[in-house]
Amino acid sequence: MARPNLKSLLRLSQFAVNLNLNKTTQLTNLSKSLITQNRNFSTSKIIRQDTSNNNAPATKINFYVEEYKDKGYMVLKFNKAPVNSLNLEFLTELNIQLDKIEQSKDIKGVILTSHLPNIFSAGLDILEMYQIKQERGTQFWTALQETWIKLYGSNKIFIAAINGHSPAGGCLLAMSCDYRIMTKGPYKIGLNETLLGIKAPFWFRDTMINTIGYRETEKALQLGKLYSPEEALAVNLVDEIVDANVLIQKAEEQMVKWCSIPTVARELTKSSMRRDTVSKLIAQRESDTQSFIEFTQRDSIQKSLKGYLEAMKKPKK
Ligand SMILES: CCCCC/C=C\C/C=C\CCC/C=C/C(=O)SCCNC(=O)CCNC(=O)[C@H](O)C(C)(C)COP(=O)(O)OP(=O)(O)OC[C@H]1O[C@@H](n2cnc3c(N)ncnc32)[C@H](O)[C@@H]1OP(=O)(O)O
Repeated sequence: MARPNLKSLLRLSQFAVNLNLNKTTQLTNLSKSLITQNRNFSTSKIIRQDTSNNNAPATKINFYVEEYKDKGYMVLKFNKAPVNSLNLEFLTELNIQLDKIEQSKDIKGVILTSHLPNIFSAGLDILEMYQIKQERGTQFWTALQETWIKLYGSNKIFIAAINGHSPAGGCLLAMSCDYRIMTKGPYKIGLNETLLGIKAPFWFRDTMINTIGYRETEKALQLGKLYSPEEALAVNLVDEIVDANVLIQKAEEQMVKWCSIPTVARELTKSSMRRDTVSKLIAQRESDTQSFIEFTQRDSIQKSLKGYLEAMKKPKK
């Protein structure tokens, strides 16, 4: 597709609310989630019903999991082609993974990365906001809140190995980790919501404040800034930038270091740093969801989404 998103976001954010898409995109319900796990390698499978062909449900592997129980950590790789966009099915499955991780006695930490080249995550799936029924929207937003609460509030060590673009919700996932290493290259990371004509939710904002500080967040959010790896390093949005071929190796080196810290002391310290931020969303989950539903159901937002989707679908030149 033409890439309006990063290159022409400013133009897009203002653009036409008058486009007429004839196509109606409907998301199907999650039917079932199957998780298979072996000792050292596992995949998480999701079966999805496709209304266009109900006789042939597609099987997708949304995550690859490599467990190194002897070393006390695992690598969780997103694998939802083409861009690891966060939809209800993906988030539901991720939440199951996060629950398993939290309950595991063998796993102290997780390296979060993507199996897909050049992309960590494109953030929220735009289709989850376009022409959705209230019930689906509520499930989607609740699942997203759940993911963030589990990830940002986890006792475990999370290291993000960011191997490509990471805008908006992708940046939120990365910021929710304890340490971030990003691949050098033509990639962008940041909360670019204002360029889409929307305000980042308060818990996105608070996570960024906790990561890069108030003043930088104030600028970043208003400008919808998408940082290059070098710029991200300069403001501590990421902690290291490395060549792609050593990304996982560097993440593993960090993981070994973090795993060597006395666990209870580290966990208590992490919790003391993050508890208040997490509690704030927990106290406001319902109203936050209501705001999302109310906002996405506005005609003006639906028209913008329609235009955004159409622009994303334009053929590559
Ligand atoms: C516009 C108004 C928005 C209004 C929203 C309304 C309400 C929301 C209320 C609250 C939510 C607030 C918080 C929001 C957080 C978010 O995360 S919003 C999502 C923001 N993310 C983006 O805008 C990213 C868009 N994508 C890109 O910039 C690029 O795709 C890329 C990540 C840089 C990767 O580029 P490239 O490798 O060149 O891949 P393509 O651009 O060709 O894309 C491949 C296919 O993937 C589809 N796609 C890309 N991103 C998304 C996405 N976020 N959701 C769904 N689908 C996506 C793209 O259409 C391509 O599909 P086709 O192959 O053409 O079918």
